[in-house]
Amino acid sequence: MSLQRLRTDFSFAVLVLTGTCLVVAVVPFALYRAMVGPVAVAMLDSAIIAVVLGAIVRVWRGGAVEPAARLVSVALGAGVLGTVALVGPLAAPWLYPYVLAVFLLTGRRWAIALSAITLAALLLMPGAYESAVQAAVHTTTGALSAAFAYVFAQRAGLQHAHLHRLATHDALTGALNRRSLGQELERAIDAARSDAGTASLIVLDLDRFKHINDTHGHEAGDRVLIEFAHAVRDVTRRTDRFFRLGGEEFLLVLPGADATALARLCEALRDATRTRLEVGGEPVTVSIGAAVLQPDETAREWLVRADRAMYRAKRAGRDRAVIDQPAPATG
Ligand SMILES: Nc1nc2c(ncn2[C@@H]2O[C@H](COP(=O)(O)OP(=O)(O)OP(=O)(O)O)[C@@H](O)[C@H]2O)c(=O)[nH]1
Repeated sequence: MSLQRLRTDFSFAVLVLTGTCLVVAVVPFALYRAMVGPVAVAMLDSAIIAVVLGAIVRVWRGGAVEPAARLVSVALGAGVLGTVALVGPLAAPWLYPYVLAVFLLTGRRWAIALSAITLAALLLMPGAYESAVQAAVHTTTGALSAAFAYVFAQRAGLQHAHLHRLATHDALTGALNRRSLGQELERAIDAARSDAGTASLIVLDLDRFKHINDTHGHEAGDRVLIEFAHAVRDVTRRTDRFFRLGGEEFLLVLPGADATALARLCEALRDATRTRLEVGGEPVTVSIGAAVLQPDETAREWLVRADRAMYRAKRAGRDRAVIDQPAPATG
């Protein structure tokens, strides 16, 4: 489970790998100081190792990564300052891996703040540097390391967000792809059940889309898909989740929407499609199937009911919405 998380959860992997490197690097120094002294440095090193290992174990067991990473960053900063206070300028170069580690571990604001505090504290600490020139060199190179780490963290953050979007969204319409559908359905079901609320699902399938492609070309078909996605976004709420299931089939997960809201939204979607979308002078239409979540229903059963309702709308002549009415409970 956690090995799988190591592959898929970026910040979890960064905490575990960075923390492991730091522990491997600090252990020999802790042993050396335990044998040669000062013992206070050995104790400080041991405390740092304990905090890092404790944080890794905590997140490995399912804890949140962010607070653990912040705790590690603060502990490492205290470790750098404490070691310099006890050992003197010899320990000042720990500043550099520290600056890199905080940019890897925490958000950019935290990393800037922690780096600045550590640099300033070292500058003000009596005996941290042997001369003003040494202080100037370490402060400048430390600040430069932080600046480069910032640039790297910013680029990596943008690329990560870009890759995440590519993996979770449909490139043509910007709707979510199937990847997170199961998770969103479970989330909507959990929210509905824990707040004694409700949730609804809508399956939307554009009508005679093959005909649009065959008659007006694939590009016209693509344009219709893009405009349809715009129209759907305009009539839905920000909290509604919009998916492209494939081809010309879409799905909406509507947390909190009851039967009345669902009926109103189905009509708004049908109307927006018919009035806003056209190709070759002809209106584009959509067939809609919908279902309000029932007590004890699974995500799969809910989805199947909405899907079947959409096929009923197709069979009834298209350009209409069918809301599934579950059979009344017997007994
Ligand atoms: N332009 C375009 N067409 C696509 C895309 N994905 C799937 N299609 C086309 O969508 C069409 C779907 O056709 P069908 O499943 O027969 O459905 P339909 O013609 O809409 O018929 P009904 O659903 O019964 O009204 C096929 O021609 C696919 O090639 C896409 O990304 N862009």
